[in-house]
Amino acid sequence: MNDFPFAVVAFDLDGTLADTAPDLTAALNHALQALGRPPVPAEDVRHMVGHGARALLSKGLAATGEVNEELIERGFPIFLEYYQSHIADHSRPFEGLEAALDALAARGVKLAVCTNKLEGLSRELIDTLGWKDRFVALVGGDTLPVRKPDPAPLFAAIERAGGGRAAFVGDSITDTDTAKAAGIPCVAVSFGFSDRPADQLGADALIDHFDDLIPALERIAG
Ligand SMILES: O=C(O)COP(=O)(O)O
Ligand SMILES: [Mg+2]
Repeated sequence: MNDFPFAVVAFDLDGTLADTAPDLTAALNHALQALGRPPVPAEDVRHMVGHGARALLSKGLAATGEVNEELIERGFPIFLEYYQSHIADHSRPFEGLEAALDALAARGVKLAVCTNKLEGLSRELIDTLGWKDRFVALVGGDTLPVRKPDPAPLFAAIERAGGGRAAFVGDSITDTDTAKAAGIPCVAVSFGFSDRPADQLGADALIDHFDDLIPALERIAG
């Protein structure tokens, strides 16, 4: 029986469930190097994630010189091939995440992922981190014709997780915009990959650690 105010909790992936910045940085810098560009520091990459892999490459190119479609077309497969084979070399769950997911699952909550990462890469990352059985639904950046901040992927993730009252947990303005467009309450994490201070994301609650997730969800449920 579900004694929790939400039937479904959906999560963003990069910067919310896992700190994927080291592997994304390595893959981006591998592609940049192949295009004759200098590397970008990991700290900068943390502010470039959240709009999908092509956007990441485009931002990496912009940080190191000119950007055009031809460079993105050339670099994208190089990025993907490298990232796919190093998907979780250094990517790790954020502290307290797994305990929080266990606690939600124990209360009958269905867990979903709604990310702008390509669905195939997301699945691979989730499997490699040993989370296959934790999430009943996954909607990636290429699952539907539109992606976050369009609300459709979030609606789809919730629906595929069984539907009902839902909340979303994310780390970037893309996530809070998505939740607002969907009319779904949103928790932001302060330890993710935001391009602005987390208290400026406009979330219904802000957490600094996953130990605070369940109390935050209970609070925003009213
Ligand atoms: O930019 C990406 O690749 C995806 O990022 P997200 O999981 O934060 O949506
Ligand atoms: Mg994110």
